[in-house]
This record gives sequence, C-alpha cells and structure tokens, in this order.
Amino acid sequence: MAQGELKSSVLPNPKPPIASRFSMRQKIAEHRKSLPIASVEKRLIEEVQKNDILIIVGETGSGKTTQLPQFLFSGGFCREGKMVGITQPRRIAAVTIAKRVAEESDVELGQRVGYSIRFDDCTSSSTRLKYMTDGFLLREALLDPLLSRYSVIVVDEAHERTVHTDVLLALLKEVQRARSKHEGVQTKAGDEIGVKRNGGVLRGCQGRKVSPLKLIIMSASLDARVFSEYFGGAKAVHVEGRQFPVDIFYTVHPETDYVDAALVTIFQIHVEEKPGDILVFLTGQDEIESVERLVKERLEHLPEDKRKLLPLAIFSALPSEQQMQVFAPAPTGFRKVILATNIAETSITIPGIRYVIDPGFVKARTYDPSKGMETLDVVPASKAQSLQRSGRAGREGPGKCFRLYPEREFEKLDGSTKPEIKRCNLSNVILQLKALGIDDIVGFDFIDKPSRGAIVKALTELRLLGALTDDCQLEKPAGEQMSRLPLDPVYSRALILANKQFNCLEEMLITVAMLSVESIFYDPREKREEARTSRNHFASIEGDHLTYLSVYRESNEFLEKRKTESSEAKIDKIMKKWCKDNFVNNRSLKHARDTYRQIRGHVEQMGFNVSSCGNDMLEYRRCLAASFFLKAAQRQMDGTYRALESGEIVHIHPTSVLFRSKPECVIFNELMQTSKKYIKNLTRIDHLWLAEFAPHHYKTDDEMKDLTQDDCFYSVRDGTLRPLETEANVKGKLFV
Ligand SMILES: Nc1ncnc2c1ncn2[C@@H]1O[C@H](COP(=O)(O)OP(=O)(O)OP(=O)(O)O)[C@@H](O)[C@H]1O
Repeated sequence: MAQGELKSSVLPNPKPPIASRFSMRQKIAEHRKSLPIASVEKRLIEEVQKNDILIIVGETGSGKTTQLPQFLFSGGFCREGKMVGITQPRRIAAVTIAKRVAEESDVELGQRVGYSIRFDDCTSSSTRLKYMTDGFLLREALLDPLLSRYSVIVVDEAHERTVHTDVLLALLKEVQRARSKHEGVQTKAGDEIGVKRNGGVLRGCQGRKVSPLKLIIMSASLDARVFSEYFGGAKAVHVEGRQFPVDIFYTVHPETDYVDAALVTIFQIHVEEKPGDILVFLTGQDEIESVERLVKERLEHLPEDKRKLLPLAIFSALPSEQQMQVFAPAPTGFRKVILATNIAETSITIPGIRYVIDPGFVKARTYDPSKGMETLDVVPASKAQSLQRSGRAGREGPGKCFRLYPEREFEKLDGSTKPEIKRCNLSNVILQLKALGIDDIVGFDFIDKPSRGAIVKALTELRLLGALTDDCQLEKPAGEQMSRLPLDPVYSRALILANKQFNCLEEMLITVAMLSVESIFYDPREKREEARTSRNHFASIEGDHLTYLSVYRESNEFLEKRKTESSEAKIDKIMKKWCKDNFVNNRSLKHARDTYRQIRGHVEQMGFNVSSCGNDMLEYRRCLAASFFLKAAQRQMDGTYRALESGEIVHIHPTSVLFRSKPECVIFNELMQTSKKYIKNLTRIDHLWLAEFAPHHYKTDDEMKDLTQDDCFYSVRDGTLRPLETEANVKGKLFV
C-alpha cells in the first residue's frame, strides 16, 4: 500500500482567509488557556524533567491529549530533531487529535504535528509531535529497536488496556532501561548497542547519540497504582478539575429493551431539549444500522418542523472518509444524532455534542484457548467506560448524559475493563514479539500475564501455520513475511500460500478483504425472503467464500463499466443503488474494497506478483483448505458438525449458503456462540486435502496405522487425535 493513500480523502487542512484566521487563533488561544491543564503547565514540565516515568491522571476533557505534547514541545523536548510520540488505541483518535493540535499550533498537518496509522502516514522530516496508534509504534520498533528518534513517548488512554498497549508498555520499559544504560554513547550506523535479545545484541541507535527516553502514561480513568507498581513505584500526578459539568441521569427501572429505550430517549431529547447534538453508544454495526433505519422511519411521523434530525453512524468497519462525516457540523437548523460503538468512547471530541445516551453495554471479545473459540458477547460496560462515555458530553459546554439503567446498577459495574491480553487469541501478538527478537514469551514482563494455556495455544498455532520453527524461532522467510503483514497470521499465511503454491493471490486478497467486514449482506428482517431470492445469483454451491468472490467481482464489473462515463459522486450513488437492489451492505463493500487495495499494496511491496486463477475454483478451494486447515469440520450422522481441532459439536449458521446442503467436510473462519455454537463463512472441501496440505497435523486412516507413541495427529476421517496429545508432549516441543 502506498503510504498516505487515505490522506487526501481524510483530512485536507486548508488555511482559512487571514481575517477569520486571526480571530480563530485568538479563540483557540483563549480556549487553551481555559483548560484545567493550562494552569499546571510549568509543574508538569518540571515533573517530566525530574522523572523518567510519569503517570498523569486527569478528568476527561482537561486537556491531556491535546495540550501536554505542546507543553513538551515548548519545554524543549524536541530539540536536536527529537520527537514526542503519543500513542492512541484507535486510529480515528490519532488522526482527529493530530488535526486539532496542528490547528491549535497553526501549522500544516504533517509538518510539525503529524500522525501515523496503518496504511496512512501523514508525517515529514519536520514532524516533532507524532500521534499514532499503539500498534503502529510496535511496528516501528521492528525497524528501530531503541525508538531512537523519540525523546518522550506518551501512552495515552492506558486504561483501555488493549493488547497493543500492554505489549508496548513492556517493550518501552526495556527500551528505556537500555537507553539509560548507554546514555551519552555516540554510535555509528551499524554499531551494536542496545537491547539484548536472541542471545545477541540488536543494532540500536542508528548512528545517533544515545539519550534517555522519558515515558508518560496517561488516562482519565486509570488505576494509577497498578501502573506505578509495574514501573517500580513511578510517580503519579493528578490534574484536577474539568472544563464543563455533565449532569448524569438514570432510569428509575431497568430497561428490558435498551435499543428501544435509546430510541425513545433520542426523540425525547430532540423534542424537549435545547439545541445540541446527541451521541448514542450502541454495540455493533447491525445494531447501529437498525437504529439508523428506525430513527428515519419515526421521523416521518413527526410534524414537518420537528424532522430536522440527522442520524450518522460511526464504527470501526466504516471507511475513514465515512467515519470523518460525524465531525462535520450539522446543516443549519439540524440536530445530529451520532450512533457509535465504543470507537467514540475515548479521546475524541466530536464538535457539537451536548447529550450522551449510554445504554451501558459493549460488545466484548473473549477467547477460550482450550477450544480455540472466540466469542463476541454483549456485556455491561465497566465504570471506566461509562465515565469516558459521559465525558464526551462536556467538552464544549455543559452537557447531559442519560444512562439507561438505574443508579444502583452503576455501582455494581466492574471498575475497569478486563485487559484484552487476558481474553484474546495471542498468535498475532506473539508473532510480533518473536519478530522483535523476544524469545522467552512466558518470561516476558507483561503488566498482566496472559494464561500459560493461551501462550501455549498461540505458539502451537504459529508452528502449525509455519510462522515458527519446531523450536519456536521465527521461520524464514514465511514467519518474517507474516509478521510484516498487518493481518491475523492465518490470513497472512493464506496470502503467502495463494502466491507461492496456488496461483490465486487475487482471489485470496478479495477473500481476506471480504472477511474483514462484519456483514457483507444487508438482511432486513421484514424482507428476508426477498433478500434471499435477489441474492441467489451470487450464491455458490461450494460455499460462502466463493459467494463473496462473486459479489466482489460482479460489483467490480458493474463499477468498471460506469467509471468512464460518470463523476465520482454519481458513481457513489449508482453503487448505492446496485447494493440496495442486491441486498448488499454498501458500507461493508466499500470497506472491503479499501482493505483490498491496502493489503494488495503491502503484498506488492513484499515482491508478490498478484495473479489470478480465473475460473479454476478447484484450485482456489484447495488453497482455502491449505490455509484454514485448523478450522475444519466434519458432518456427523445427526447432521451436526464436529470441529476437528476442538472436538466441539457445532452447527452451520443459517446465513451460510451451505446451511441447507450440509456437505460432508468444510473449512470455516468463524466459530461463535450465541444460542448454539455456530460456524460461519464456510467452504466445502475434500477431507483428503487436509492430509495432503497439512501432513504435519492430519493423517488418513492408512497413514495412522504407522504412527508411533511419540506422534500425534488428527484423523481426517473423524477428527480424533491419535495417539492422545499430552501436555508434556506439547510442552516438550515448545520451551527449548
Ligand atoms: N477536534 C476538536 N474540536 C473542538 N474542540 C476540541 C477538539 N479536540 C479537543 N477539543 C477541546 O479541547 C478539550 C481538551 O481535549 P483533550 O482531548 O486534550 O482532553 P483530554 O483530557 O485528553 O480528554 P480525554 O481524557 O477525554 O481524552 C476538549 O474538551 C475540547 O473542548
């Protein structure tokens, strides 16, 4: 992917005419002075000078994220070309905050103030304040292990405890130690200095003089003690005061249907309250889109003069340009109602928001390493999340937050969110650590250690996928390539195989892109049959992956034909209609198209040649089997399926094109638990392909006969493991 591809579409930063610029500057200067953090600028800079690690806790909106980096710049921390790096858990926050700080500093975005997120780098050699995602900084450490260009790194919103934040904290601790140890040493490019890993010494400071690194950990709702202890008793400072008050309202009784309660509240605010936009926290794309439809429907029943309510959606699977639409002011006389997931919960300021509606729920991922099963459940939000949500209302004036549950329920909420590292599949993060040269994963200094079972499972998976050798070293070149692709290892492997062995990289790129969106089809409850019929021509008897391919290809052909004759806006409109007629989710398809372009850029940079297998779908299905062999399932006598790896009894999800035909053997991408255990995104395969393409994992009956007690393989016929795998057996292979 060419760097900066999204730049132009996302954030032009044109300079307004001089007169309005002058008054804007004055306004901004006044605003900056009014922030609670402004009165403690001098003290904060002194604390940073005195302490190598500082924890800063301050109310939401007190000015931490936008102001502290500017204080550090003025305080001399960017001398001699050094940078202050500020990490955010979310891309949208990194981008919008950088834009705001550039505005406040009256510089062009990408010059002194910039941002870097995956697929989009808006920095230059003059950038001194760099906002980025925590994942981006981790990748940067692959190239510059001592992060030698930074004088200060600020880890913002640390309370979110994303897996990237946790890994970053451990890594930064190590980098800081190494830089202190070698302080003052003038290195030449290629000098061996720095972090000891892999039994050797990594090349460090890239020809620069080694200087110490300052670390700042920041949040509004952070248990400072946990972080202080982790960093050996680091100092914590509190920034008192908030900018504007937010009144909190609770319901008298619990709500049985929070979506309906949210709808009622939206209209109550719209009809009864003063002007000001509304922000509603929902749990996912489907919920958001259904509320969006319902708002539009109900608006039609209101008198003409009350219809000026504009629903807008924001969730992570939305392309960046569409996410940015929520930041634009509402048309005159209109009130915006922004329907958001927790993407809008921390860091960001959406101008105009005065009202927050918080039903109190969030979709959380949990992972069971023993079954290899990931589930997405709707669970109550934590207190920390609720505080962040209400904090979005008081940023430009006094606000109101409507919590759709009784006050006594708030007291029962968990204080903070369970760290992601304790509830996710670790294979991606362990691959990154291995690529960083960190060998001993179990002994790695995590702030909260993941379970041993989860580590063992991830290492085993990475070995089976060919990313690690039998003694858990990074496999070359496959493991290295996989660590460079910003995808789950299983999808990176699919692309590598498609390129190397099956000649279907084009098809696999489309597949990975289509699988990255939540729901490609649009399935209104009231028109389910109509939707099914009109989509029949996409459906493949071989399965969902081929069906997605058809949707993508057909939409592409349709688009190509019209590209020459229409403007971009017109094409957008035509595409919307095509999607509506075919019951395809326009937003999801757009996102998939974007993702396709980005990943294609990556693989091309790695030297892959994107070729297509055309209509040879057999080759493509064989490639799917070779890629996703860890998620295979066999039909049982009673029509249920047995997932070969976990032994779980599972069912084909009703949305799959294979729901009725029930083939004998399938691979799948998703195992989820709702009322039953369902498998989603399936393709029919021949069970013998498993033994052919993953002989290190599966054997046919004939091959089974020759096994010794030291071997252990899955039978492709019934999925049983023979001879039985013992923990000692697995362990013996892992910790050498
Ligand atoms: N994009 C923006 N447009 C308008 N005002 C903004 C913008 N970004 C920030 N502000 C203003 O600056 C204030 C401080 O924002 P900042 O993000 O620095 O606070 P914070 O303490 O980091 O909050 P949080 O803990 O919620 O991230 C906001 O309350 C708001 O008034």
